[in-house]
Amino acid sequence: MTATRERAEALDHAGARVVPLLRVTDLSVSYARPRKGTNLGTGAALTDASLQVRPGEIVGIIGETGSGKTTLARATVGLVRPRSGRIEFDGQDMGALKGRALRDFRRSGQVQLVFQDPLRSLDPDLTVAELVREPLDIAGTLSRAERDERVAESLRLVGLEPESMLRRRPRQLSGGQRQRVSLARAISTRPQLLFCDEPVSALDVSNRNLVLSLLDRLRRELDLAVVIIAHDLSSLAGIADRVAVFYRSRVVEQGPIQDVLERPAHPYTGLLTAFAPSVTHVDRLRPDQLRPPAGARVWTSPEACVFANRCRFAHDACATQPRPVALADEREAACHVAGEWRAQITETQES
Ligand SMILES: Nc1ncnc2c1ncn2[C@@H]1O[C@H](COP(=O)(O)OP(=O)(O)OP(=O)(O)O)[C@@H](O)[C@H]1O
Repeated sequence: MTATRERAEALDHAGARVVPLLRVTDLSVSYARPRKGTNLGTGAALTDASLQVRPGEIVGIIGETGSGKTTLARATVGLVRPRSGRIEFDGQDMGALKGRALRDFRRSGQVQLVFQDPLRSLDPDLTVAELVREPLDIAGTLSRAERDERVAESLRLVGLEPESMLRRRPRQLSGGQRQRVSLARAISTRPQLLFCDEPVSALDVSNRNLVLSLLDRLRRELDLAVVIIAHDLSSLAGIADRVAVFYRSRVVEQGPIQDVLERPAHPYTGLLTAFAPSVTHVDRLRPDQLRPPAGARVWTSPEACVFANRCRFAHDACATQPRPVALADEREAACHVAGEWRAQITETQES
């Protein structure tokens, strides 16, 4: 039985798909030479990260700069080799793909990346027609006429009129149009999974909302799973089904987005929601309730929890990095006080 068939047959009684399209387990990635200015001296870009993405689902990845978000996307498409851990895509162990098999997988365009800055990622010398057709030329599975048809169809799917777009070059497009061309290019191979790295950070507010609702429409129309990498929670709040929170190379919390926003289990997520009050209306937190007081203990051991120095609730147990633990269905957090710190805030308020 093919992996796709297995996936299709693994439906529960309610019709929900239970087998993930992407399953990342305990993934660690180190770059040979840390980048200049990096805050991670060891070069560890990702440490024991686990994450799943189901078909047709939108998963948000949030975290500050350098926390490993892009590295996860690059490892999934085979652009960087993990140090340890496992990546399975559509039932296939990606680590087992070597040489030609890996090249063929990448050429097939089943997983596509959309980069943050379309002006830099789109070749300025190519026309829109050439840009959108390029992944199809690389995949090499369609005839010339079918490719032309697919290019036009992909442009229409992202809300661009092919007739007026095909001959333009990136500099002749607005920022929003360039982002749509990047998306049309990425979906031209009809991928099963799309990684969008900061897809809206370079856009103004109205274009942001348009591109986000476009991603939502594409996932429904193409049954596409989408991973949206973002710096700010607000761009994920109305669109993602689930969210994974990264902090210094680790996944510190994940779960259904509404749940995570309303009841963050990790103090770092709490801090993120405190800085984005518009995304949660339940039990709103303030940054000062979460920050360590002046003179708080300084954690210097590399074994300590990565968040300890910014955490008001750090205590002796935090001398070791916690493993993620399941809190509820689909909900987990890597924090020694995951279930307790909120009560500490309430007690302080009441006393
Ligand atoms: N090619 C590379 N060579 C060396 N170090 C790298 C390389 N790419 C990323 N890093 C380092 O790996 C860590 C994780 O980087 P990554 O780009 O995955 O973070 P990110 O969360 O996507 O950041 P941003 O939000 O700024 O894009 C950082 O410390 C970064 O400096």
